[in-house]
Amino acid sequence: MSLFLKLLKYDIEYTKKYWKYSVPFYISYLLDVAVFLLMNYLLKQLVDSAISGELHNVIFYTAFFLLSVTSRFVLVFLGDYISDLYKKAVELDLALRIVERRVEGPSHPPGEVLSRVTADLENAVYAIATPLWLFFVVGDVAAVALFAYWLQPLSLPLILPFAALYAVLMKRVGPRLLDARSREREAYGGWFKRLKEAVEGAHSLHRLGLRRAPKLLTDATATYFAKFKKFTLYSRSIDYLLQAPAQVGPNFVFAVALLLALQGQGTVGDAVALRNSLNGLFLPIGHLMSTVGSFYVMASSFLRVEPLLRSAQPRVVRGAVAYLRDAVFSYDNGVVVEVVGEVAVEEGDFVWVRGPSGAGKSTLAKALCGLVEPAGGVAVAAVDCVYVGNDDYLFDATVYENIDLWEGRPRGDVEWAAAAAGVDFPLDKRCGEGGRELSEGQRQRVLIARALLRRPRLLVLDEATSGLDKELETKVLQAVRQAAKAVVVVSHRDSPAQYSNKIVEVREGRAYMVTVNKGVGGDSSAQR
Ligand SMILES: Nc1ncnc2c1ncn2[C@@H]1O[C@H](COP(=O)(O)OP(=O)(O)OP(=O)(O)O)[C@@H](O)[C@H]1O
Repeated sequence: MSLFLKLLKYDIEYTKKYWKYSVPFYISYLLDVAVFLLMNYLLKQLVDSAISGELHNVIFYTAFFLLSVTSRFVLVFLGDYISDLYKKAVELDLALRIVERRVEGPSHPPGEVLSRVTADLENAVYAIATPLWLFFVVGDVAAVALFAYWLQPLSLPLILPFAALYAVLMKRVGPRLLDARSREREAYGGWFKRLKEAVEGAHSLHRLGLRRAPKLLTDATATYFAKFKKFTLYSRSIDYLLQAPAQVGPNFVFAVALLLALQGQGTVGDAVALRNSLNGLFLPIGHLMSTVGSFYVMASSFLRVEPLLRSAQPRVVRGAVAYLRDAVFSYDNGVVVEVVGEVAVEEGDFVWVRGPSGAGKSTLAKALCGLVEPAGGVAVAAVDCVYVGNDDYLFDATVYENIDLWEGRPRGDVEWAAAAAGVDFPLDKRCGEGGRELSEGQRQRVLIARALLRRPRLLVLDEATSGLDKELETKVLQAVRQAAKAVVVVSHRDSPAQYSNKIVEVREGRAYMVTVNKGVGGDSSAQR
């Protein structure tokens, strides 16, 4: 789909959704065009009456001219105010849509999403609002052209070369500007990623006695600023180049029309009104293209935001139980782990995933919930699976809210989940941003309560009890075993051993399942 059609699709969608703002805006725009033409007609009459010394007419036209100027002022104010509301409503709606798409399937990293939201969203809204507006601009330009023709038929052939030059320049430089802007935004994205890392890592730097922004960030800042300087010089030059025909054209026609008036073709009033209205011919297009960004700059932002608006397509197969058969998992840096044979989790199972650090345990556990897709082999994720990891987020809200997540579940259920997860601190305690006002063990219990409340068929706990003491961990694991139909625990400790009927060994790039014979020497022993 061409860029214009894509923009038009969103424009129509939002024009309908926020019709309370869009319709009054378009009405005020049309009224403004009509009053603008009327104003120029009154100006012509005013100047001609003044030259002929008709005092009564001068007073009459002056009064109406001032009235039309005032009405335009009010109309423009209203139009701008309403369009600001419309654009902000669209911008906020787009932001919510982006968050919803990420909740559906977090396919884009948070840093990338945030950088696009902060840097591009406003521009993208301008781009989206452009197609329908262009139709009005074309109508506006046609009405002004007809009016100019009526005032002085020669004005049209005179202004045409300027309008053509303007259009050609626009067409030639526009796509280049789009490219330049894309490169500049890419550099901004790189810088923002470093900034985000520096902010997130600030506490670690502080702990190490490092009290300055890391070189990683200062270097990225210098690189980005250099690119920005180049881009701004380029886009500003183009901007001024484009302004030239819009500045020179109407004044050239004014001079010619004055000369013609002196020779008896038309009047001085015609010449003055012509200059004023021809400014109005370039103004709407100029306005659209000449803000620092220009249309192509806005469009490049739209192109960066648009992928974030698309729904993630879940390709993971889901089943009553979870299993991985000869599945291979990899990231950009290559294959991480390969499942040998089958790893299956059935109802009633308590599975312990163990192995050295970095072996691929989390990857495997996420795959059982359909959070990671295999590069090969078969992966069937469980329906109603909840994965709890140490990177799960707690909102700056109460413990209760962090468990319920504003779903309005029965209070009794929330209290049950909290008790089962060993939450022995007040439910109205605040967690702080990211849970920073809780200890690690408290954070983990809130996360487990949050999962239990959803009564998952399969509950995966990935090092989610590492901050609990042995006694509390045993209690929580026991509760979890009773609450979920199947449980997978990834742990370096051997606490899950007493409950496990299956163990998944992950080491040296391979994962395989072993069943457990209970009760041998009071402990469990594994058989391949
Ligand atoms: N999102 C990711 N992008 C790229 N590589 C990743 C990603 N997640 C994990 N890896 C890599 O995959 C490998 C396995 O990571 P994984 O977290 O699955 O291991 P793990 O056994 O759970 O480790 P640990 O016990 O230390 O938590 C590591 O080398 C890690 O660097």
